[in-house]
Amino acid sequence: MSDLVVETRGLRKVYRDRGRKVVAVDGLDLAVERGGVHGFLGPNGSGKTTTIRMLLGLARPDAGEITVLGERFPAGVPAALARVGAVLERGQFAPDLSGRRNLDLLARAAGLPSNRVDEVLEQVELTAVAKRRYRGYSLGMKRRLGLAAALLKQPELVILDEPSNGLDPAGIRDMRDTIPRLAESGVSVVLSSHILAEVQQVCSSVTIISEGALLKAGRVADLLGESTSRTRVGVADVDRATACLLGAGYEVVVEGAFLVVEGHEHPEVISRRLADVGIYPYEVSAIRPTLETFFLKLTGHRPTPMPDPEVEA
Ligand SMILES: Nc1ncnc2c1ncn2[C@@H]1O[C@H](COP(=O)(O)OP(=O)(O)OP(=O)(O)O)[C@@H](O)[C@H]1O
Repeated sequence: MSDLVVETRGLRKVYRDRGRKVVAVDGLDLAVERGGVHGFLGPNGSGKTTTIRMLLGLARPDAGEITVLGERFPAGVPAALARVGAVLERGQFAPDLSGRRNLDLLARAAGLPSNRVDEVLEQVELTAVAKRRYRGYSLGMKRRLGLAAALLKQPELVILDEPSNGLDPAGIRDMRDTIPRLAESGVSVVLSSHILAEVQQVCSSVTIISEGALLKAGRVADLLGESTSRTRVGVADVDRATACLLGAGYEVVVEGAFLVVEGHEHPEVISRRLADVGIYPYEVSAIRPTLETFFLKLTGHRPTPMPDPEVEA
């Protein structure tokens, strides 16, 4: 029997914005298995936050079914949420109290022992700064304190909406280290993101959505295995090398000063083919498929267009 922590069928949410209908989620089917870190991925405006809000009982679907930790919504919302941790909005912490004192207050209100506070501080690696005032924390520390608060009640599932959004590189790295450790401790994690490289580093499985509907779901390794690999070849005589490889039946494209050989082929085999006709490449390397190239192939566009720094300046 499959053990799903999140399951939705035909989930739909329509907003009405000044008389205009905005279909934010459009018949979305989700299936997230217990354990590991699951990435919920999609371009800006594709419906990730709206879906997460529905999974947390904060927004009501217009149609479709939601089951979280085996509890069918809407009747099961309270029972499910008792076992789910979500990072609450900013403003839940008192700025003049320390991180530790803030968590103490939350733990006491929830009837939890104070050693639980030590445990969660350890889990998010805030023990060393626990006595410092909240107001002096970096954004990354504040975010991790929010995560610690969500972990207090020992949830089975943690749902995070864009956990790295707005963080500086050090903050992103800390978050990237913290999240897989949570999963190792047995908590299932679902996080939304539009940063593909980040998702590839921390997630074991992903759901990719676009315009509120499912595009693809599966284990990251399986999805990347599906995309063809390519080999980059650096040679002095591009024309002669191209002719040689085309003659050998390869599909070859010239990208700048390099040749790219499409499809699965061992770099050694390509080197040997070229060496046989007296061409000695200075580089032959496999181009590893990334979630980014996979996403590009699937959707035809990048998840978030990168601003052109020269235009921005
Ligand atoms: N309260 C609202 N009223 C009207 N439209 C909304 C509202 N909230 C979201 N939308 C619209 O619904 C669509 C999905 O938005 P949502 O925030 O769920 O996407 P997202 O994938 O989380 O995007 P992002 O990565 O930018 O946060 C967008 O077109 C958005 O403009």
